[in-house]
Amino acid sequence: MSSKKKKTDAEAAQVQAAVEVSPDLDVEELEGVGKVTGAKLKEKGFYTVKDVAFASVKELAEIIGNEERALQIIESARKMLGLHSFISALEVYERRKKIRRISTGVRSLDELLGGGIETRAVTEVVGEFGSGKTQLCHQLAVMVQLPEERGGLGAKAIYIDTENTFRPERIMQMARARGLDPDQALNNIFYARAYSSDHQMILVEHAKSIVKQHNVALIVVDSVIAHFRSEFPGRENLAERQQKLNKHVADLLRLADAYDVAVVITNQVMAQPDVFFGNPLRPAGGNILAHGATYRLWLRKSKENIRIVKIFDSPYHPEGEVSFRITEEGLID
Ligand SMILES: Nc1ncnc2c1ncn2[C@@H]1O[C@H](COP(=O)(O)OP(=O)(O)OP(=O)(O)O)[C@@H](O)[C@H]1O
Repeated sequence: MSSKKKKTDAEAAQVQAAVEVSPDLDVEELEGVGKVTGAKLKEKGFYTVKDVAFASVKELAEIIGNEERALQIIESARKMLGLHSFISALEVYERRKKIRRISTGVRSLDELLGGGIETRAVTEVVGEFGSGKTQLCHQLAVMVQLPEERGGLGAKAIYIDTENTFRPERIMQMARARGLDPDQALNNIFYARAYSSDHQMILVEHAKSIVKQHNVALIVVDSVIAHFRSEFPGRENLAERQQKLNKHVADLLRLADAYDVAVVITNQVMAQPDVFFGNPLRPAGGNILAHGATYRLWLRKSKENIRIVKIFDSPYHPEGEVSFRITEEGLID
């Protein structure tokens, strides 16, 4: 083998190793960052390699007082995470083949989704009051626990509840209907109530350590936007709200991708003067959530207990809609 070939293989191995480095690695692990610089960075909120990799030279230079060194540190963080490297389209395909799916429990919806809710993706569930967003989240927290042959992943769920709408009794009801032990089903869900947008973001950081230690394949944030809307009201706060929300959804997406979990977020709708996809309502959070989320499911009430669900903003799925019913047993065809 020529030395050139050997070098290419070695480089490839290096890139591979870089991609597998955890983005949560302490900032002091970076080349050129000792204890003193590390402490300065942490004081300003740059705790991990990921934080530095996405920082601007300007903000880092203000902390460490040297623009050239700031650039070097950012470059080394990006290199460590493999952010500089291109991958082949074949690898993209191989990565997509590793995506796992959680059945929604509604056959027609699973078919529309190509098998169910995907891991390594953020699925946004949007809909008006009472359209069934929380019911779908509850059902997924049960479905993920089922064995693979029954549409689940034999795994646990994390549930971040921002509006106090989580109902363990409903989980028990749905678990019983799917043949699971209701107490065990509850035991397999890590629950946290988020009291503010900051708390919600901190909980996502905590969620990482749970995901690392336990067999978690689903993270629910219901509703993702409620605190952001109440804390940043009006047009004058819109930019700040969107910026913060954008970071939150980006954190969720990185978590989904890095740990092979499905993230499901719910979003409210608001009235708008013009018509959005034939609907006088549009999702709160607008395009930021649309671009941050990988897929968007829109739920609508039909008559009685019937709900219509439509997929859009998906690069992979054909647009289409199906209906399901909400019953005592949960969501069914
Ligand atoms: N045990 C049950 N049996 C039958 N239907 C139920 C049951 N529990 C809830 N539902 C149905 O689900 C609806 C509530 O749906 P859900 O709470 O998921 O709405 P949502 O979209 O999350 O609304 P919001 O935006 O207000 O949180 C109820 O109106 C009812 O129709």
